[in-house]
Amino acid sequence: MEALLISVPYVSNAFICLQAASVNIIVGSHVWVEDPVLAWIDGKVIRINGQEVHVRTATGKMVVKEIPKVFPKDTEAPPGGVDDMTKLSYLHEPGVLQNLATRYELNEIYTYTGNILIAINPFQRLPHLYDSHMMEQYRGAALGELSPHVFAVADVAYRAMINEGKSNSILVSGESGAGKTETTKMLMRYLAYLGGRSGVEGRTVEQQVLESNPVLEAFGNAKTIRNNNSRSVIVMELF
Ligand SMILES: Nc1ncnc2c1ncn2[C@@H]1O[C@H](COP(=O)(O)OP(=O)(O)OP(=O)(O)O)[C@@H](O)[C@H]1O
Repeated sequence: MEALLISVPYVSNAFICLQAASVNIIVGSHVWVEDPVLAWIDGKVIRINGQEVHVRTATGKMVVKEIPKVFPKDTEAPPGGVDDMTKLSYLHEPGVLQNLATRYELNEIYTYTGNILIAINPFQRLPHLYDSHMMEQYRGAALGELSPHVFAVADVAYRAMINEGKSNSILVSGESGAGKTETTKMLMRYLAYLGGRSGVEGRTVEQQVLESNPVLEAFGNAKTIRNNNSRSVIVMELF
């Protein structure tokens, strides 16, 4: 699962703090433990011996972990996950990953954590997510009013720039192949759409901005082992 973070630093400050396992773990607790194959696996506490916790995992295996390595599982989490991870009862690594994986299964590739957007690369075209109807919907909508989306982040950044009269930035960050370049194209498309439709030579501003992208990629991108069209860090400046 490859993920990227998209944030608008100048709208407000958001700090994410991954919660440590401070909740009491007792016999019968539903928990997450690390797994060499699946990364994390859920299970139930069968016995506690001092610092040692004996857990029966969902695959029926018995494992023994130290208390700090055992994380509580929210058994009342909605089956389809939550669209903003600040709503999670436990904001720890297995909780966050489980939520993202659940949403990804439902083709929900975007999830908020406060005003930061997390995108999971779908590795398939999802045209319904980016069509002109979607752009119309997100125009002027407050962050969180509609489903998490890259257009919502662009809209907030654009509105903050217009209303406060200050330049703004959108930071797109993630490992190689996570989808930064594709996301930036969507951001450019949406910002060009917001910026107006008057164009020269019969072409809209949106078309002209998007047509400039292959030229920028020709200078800024390179083929790597992970990605045929690789670009390093991307910061979009709006001014
Ligand atoms: N939102 C998306 N919808 C469909 N496919 C996507 C999306 N995001 C990424 N992809 C797929 O993943 C591939 C890699 O994405 P992209 O080039 O944007 O990654 P990157 O983070 O910019 O990588 P690098 O850091 O190497 O430049 C794309 O060529 C595309 O096939």
